[in-house]
Amino acid sequence: MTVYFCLALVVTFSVLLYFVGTAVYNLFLHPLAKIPGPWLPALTPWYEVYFDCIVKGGGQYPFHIKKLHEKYGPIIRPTPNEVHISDPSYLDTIYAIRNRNAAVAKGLNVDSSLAGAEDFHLHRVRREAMNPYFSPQAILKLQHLFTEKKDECAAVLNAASCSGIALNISDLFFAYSNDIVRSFSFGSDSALLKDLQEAKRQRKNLARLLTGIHLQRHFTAFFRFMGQVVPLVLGAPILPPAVVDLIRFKEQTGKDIETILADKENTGKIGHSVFYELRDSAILPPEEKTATRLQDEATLLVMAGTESTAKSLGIATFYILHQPEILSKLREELRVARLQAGPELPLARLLALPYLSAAMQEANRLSFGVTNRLNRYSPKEALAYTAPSGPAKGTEYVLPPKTHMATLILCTHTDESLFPNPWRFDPERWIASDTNSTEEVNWRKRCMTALGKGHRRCIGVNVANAAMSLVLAELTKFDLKLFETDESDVKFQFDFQVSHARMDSKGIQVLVEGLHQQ
Ligand code: HEM
Repeated sequence: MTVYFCLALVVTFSVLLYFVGTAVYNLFLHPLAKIPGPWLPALTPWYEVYFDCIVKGGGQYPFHIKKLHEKYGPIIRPTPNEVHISDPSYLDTIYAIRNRNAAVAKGLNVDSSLAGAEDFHLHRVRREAMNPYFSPQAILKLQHLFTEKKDECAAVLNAASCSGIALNISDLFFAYSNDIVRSFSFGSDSALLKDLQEAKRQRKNLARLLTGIHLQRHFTAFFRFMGQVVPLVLGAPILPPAVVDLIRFKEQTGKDIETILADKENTGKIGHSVFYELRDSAILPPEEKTATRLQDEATLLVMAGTESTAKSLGIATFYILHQPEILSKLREELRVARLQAGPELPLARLLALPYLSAAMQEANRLSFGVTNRLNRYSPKEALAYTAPSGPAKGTEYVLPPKTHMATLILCTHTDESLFPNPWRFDPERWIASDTNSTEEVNWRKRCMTALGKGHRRCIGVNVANAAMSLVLAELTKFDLKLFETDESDVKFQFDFQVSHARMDSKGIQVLVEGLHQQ
């Protein structure tokens, strides 16, 4: 008895000592101890967990961080080992060539993907192998693929025309983006555009899955353990439909990859399938071409390519219909271009239209890209930051090597000094004019981080631009009316890795009233 009591005492004392020691270290001895901010996030990572998983059902930390900056100035400490800097002039330093923490990839269970490469050397190898298939030239060569899918969208709109039944355009965009990215990746798609009910199911399941991303990220080991153990104990997994869907999706992706790896005779898919190319890549070493790694890469590609593109398209469509003056300007720009180049504008021509590009840019800005912190760190180099404003104005802070640092896209894209009236959808802010100097516009473009920045900038940017410009131009040919949809169906209210609008949103719905008569 006495032995057990003594043991319990020693354990209790050790645990207490550990907690007190960690607290004292984090608050007073840590190299970041002098960074401004409240003491609780400096003390414990549970502060972040609280805002990520509990407040309003989760996904609130970015909004809270923004508030902390209003009080404490441009640099704060959102977790014990991390700084957050809300200062556009420091973006280039953060996004320089550095390591990036791989928490994002862990949350999505794609550890060995491009986004999962923590070390910048490893990232460079993976990225160099993929870059050529995402270049503007490569995408222009695939114009037929995009046009085919855009025509399928037009067929859906025509079919819905004058039916009086609302079309859920969020489902349509999800199907469109998914079909494109799958064709582009594997040389064959899942024909979601032909089955919008299935697209709806997958879209909702993905959204549900993403609502659990913070739990996955904070308790990765637990969820992975449960994923392994529960099926062994019960013979079958008891998992929510969204997770079952992810497992199915990963299995399907795995099969697609295995088919490609086994298809030794066929190299003829070149130019049409990223994964045929990666399989035969001279850049990637053999350990980077295993089925498991390529499966992670494919999962990331399809998820990132589908969700983000569909979201930006939804935002663009909502505001274009909500603010008729924007629709009129778009139609006028397209009318003039069609007079010059014919009714079917080639992709290169569409991409060069200033107002359409500005509307797309603005939709990306309000999509906020990846809404969580995308931390960078230098393994060996210390950095310095001098606060240009706030209570600690003029103070220089030294950030030792390995300090994780980030700027939330929310903070940059709602910075009033960069984007006046930031929640307003205003394509004009991207176009130089009498009231908008070229310098201002260029500075905005440099600070636009919806697609990331620097060497880890979104690899799919040209895919997204092609997909968006073609379908938006097509939409203007129809008279569409928003149906039971308002701004709360598109506005960023929850951070689940990507922005989420209100929880009970059905998506964007429209009535198709027919073809627009010029
Ligand atoms: C409008 C649509 C899109 C948005 C807003 C978007 C946004 C982003 C952002 C913010 C990043 C993170 C960059 C970072 O780590 O700092 C990213 C990375 C990535 N995106 Fe996109 N994306 C879009 C479309 C696409 C498409 C269509 C694809 C694929 C075809 C794609 C594939 C990827 C991949 C693979 C990465 C990881 C890149 C790397 O770590 O080097 N994205 N994207």
